[in-house]
Amino acid sequence: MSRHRSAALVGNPNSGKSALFNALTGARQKIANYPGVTVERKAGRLTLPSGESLELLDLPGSYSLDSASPDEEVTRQVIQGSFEGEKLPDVIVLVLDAANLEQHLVFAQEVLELGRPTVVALNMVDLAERDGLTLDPAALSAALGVPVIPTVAVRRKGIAELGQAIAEAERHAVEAPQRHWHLTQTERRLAAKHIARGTILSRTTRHTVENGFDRVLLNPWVGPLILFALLFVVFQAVFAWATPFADALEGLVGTLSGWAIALLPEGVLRDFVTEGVLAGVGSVVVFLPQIVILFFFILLMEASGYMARAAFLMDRLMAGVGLSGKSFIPLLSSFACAIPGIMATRSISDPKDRLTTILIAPLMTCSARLPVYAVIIAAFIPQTTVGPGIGLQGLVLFVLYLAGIVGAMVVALVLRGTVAKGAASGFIMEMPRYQMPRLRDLGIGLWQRAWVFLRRAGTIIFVATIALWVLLSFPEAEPGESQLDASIAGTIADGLHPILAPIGFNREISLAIIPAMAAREVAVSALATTYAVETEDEELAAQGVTERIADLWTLPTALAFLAWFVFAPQCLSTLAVARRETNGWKWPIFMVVYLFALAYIFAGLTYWGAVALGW
Ligand SMILES: Nc1nc2c(ncn2[C@@H]2O[C@H](COP(=O)(O)OP(=O)(O)OP(=O)(O)O)[C@@H](O)[C@H]2O)c(=O)[nH]1
Ligand SMILES: [Mg+2]
Repeated sequence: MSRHRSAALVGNPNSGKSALFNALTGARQKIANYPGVTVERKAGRLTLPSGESLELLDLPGSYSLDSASPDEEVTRQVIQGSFEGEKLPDVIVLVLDAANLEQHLVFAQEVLELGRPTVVALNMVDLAERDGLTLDPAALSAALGVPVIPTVAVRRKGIAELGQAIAEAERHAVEAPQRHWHLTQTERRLAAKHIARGTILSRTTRHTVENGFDRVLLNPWVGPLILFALLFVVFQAVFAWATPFADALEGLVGTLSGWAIALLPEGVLRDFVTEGVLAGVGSVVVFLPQIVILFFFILLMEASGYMARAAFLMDRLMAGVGLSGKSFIPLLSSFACAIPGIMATRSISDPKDRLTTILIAPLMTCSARLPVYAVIIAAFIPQTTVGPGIGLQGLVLFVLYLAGIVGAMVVALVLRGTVAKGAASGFIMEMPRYQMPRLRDLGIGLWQRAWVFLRRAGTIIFVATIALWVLLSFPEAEPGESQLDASIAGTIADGLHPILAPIGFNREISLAIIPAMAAREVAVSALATTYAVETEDEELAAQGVTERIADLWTLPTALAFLAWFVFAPQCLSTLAVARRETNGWKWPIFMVVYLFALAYIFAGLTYWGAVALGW
């Protein structure tokens, strides 16, 4: 081992270290774990032009030597020579993204301050060129005081030159000793700007135009307004565009139900198909268009490069409640589902930042809540407009999403002052280029989302609904007795109802929120199945769940139900993931308790407020 000299690839995340590593070492790699941490140690063998072979390490990407995420910590210790069992690399290969030079130069200076023999790989020059940037590697080399080799890792361009430079790095370091800076982070940023300016020889109009866009979209005043307006339009569209498709799907479920009644003999099988499968699961599937439209916009914002700008704008707001912008992406993913959101918190270095983010992730309105909100909105909120082009239904949906966000921010503020005390940490982020979203990618993304939703409907929602149908259908009622009263489920609901009656919940809601722990959408299918089982009248049974709710619930009850779903931790899988990510039951239990408490309090306040207003 000690016969070999060694070199390490260091740089910001996504600078192309691993791509260079692959290009330099080919298949000769060994992947293991660093002891005590779950960080991979990737080492490979690089053969130099002289025939000597050298061990090359691919270190985790890092923004700074100060930060403390486990993988950044490994990088810091290895290049400072303090990692036990890893010898100090003889040469550092500093990888910079030529298309994001200024950002990458901040960390680069910190690495150069170590004074180790260093070679810079100016990677992704192809992307810089595409962006309209012409770079001058010699000027960069002069500014940094180390050799700079332009590379395109994915096309193996500059790989041989880089190998040569690594071979000569130590000699070079002796012949032309590096300067020693010791700068503060602010000074490094300033210097990065100057060095980048000196390196970029020219830029094209495209680059200038994009900068102009950023100046508007990232403006601290105009930017948030545009973001807010955009989201507003999204929620309007979720209702306005989905209606014809949702109606068609509802019609289809109705037709199938009619066939089932015509074809199947009266009895348990027919009830199972009509009440359980079609009324229950069908009532959730009709929300597919809304889900697809919501994700259409989310994917569009991602693919166009706007989402990263939104994260940048949110950074200030997040700092205000003691979180960093790093929490934004996990929280954003939680709008699809809290599970990937909570898993994405692994990228947050500060453990208390991370814990806070995990605890508030369930407050972001996940897509499973959309059917619940939509069914109540459709039942109680008239399809009127409250201004030019502003539908009331979309507005209410927007407010519900906003309520979740505001709730999350307030909770974060409280947590950061109590159980997860600490100061907000800074955040550096790269802005991707603006891009025309590709239709194909958009189509694939939408298909995946739709498939996830339909698969849920076919599995977990189906099972939970059928289980409830069984509990509702047995034992069978005596003549004159209502099926709900006679059933096992009815007995359970009667037990729970007294606790929930004060906040305006009726017996059907008490019944529906239990199986909805499996998946929130089940609240809708459970209500649909309950109403279908309950009624003997075939005509009433043929009505959708929306009409039944509109007929049978009062407005205060409906609003309380919405408020409940803004907060309630109605999802067992989220709790399981939170347990895994926090290594124990303590925090998931804390999460359940505080969310249920908030749900109960806010549903109650909503109910009593609405009753007091005479709604
Ligand atoms: N066009 C182009 N793409 C590149 C180049 N080098 C790397 N990439 C791509 O950039 C992305 C990120 O590269 P990686 O090698 O994974 O980056 P990394 O520095 O190892 O990232 P972390 O391990 O997350 O720190 C991948 O999709 C690569 O294929 C390049 O020179 N040109
Ligand atoms: Mg990598």
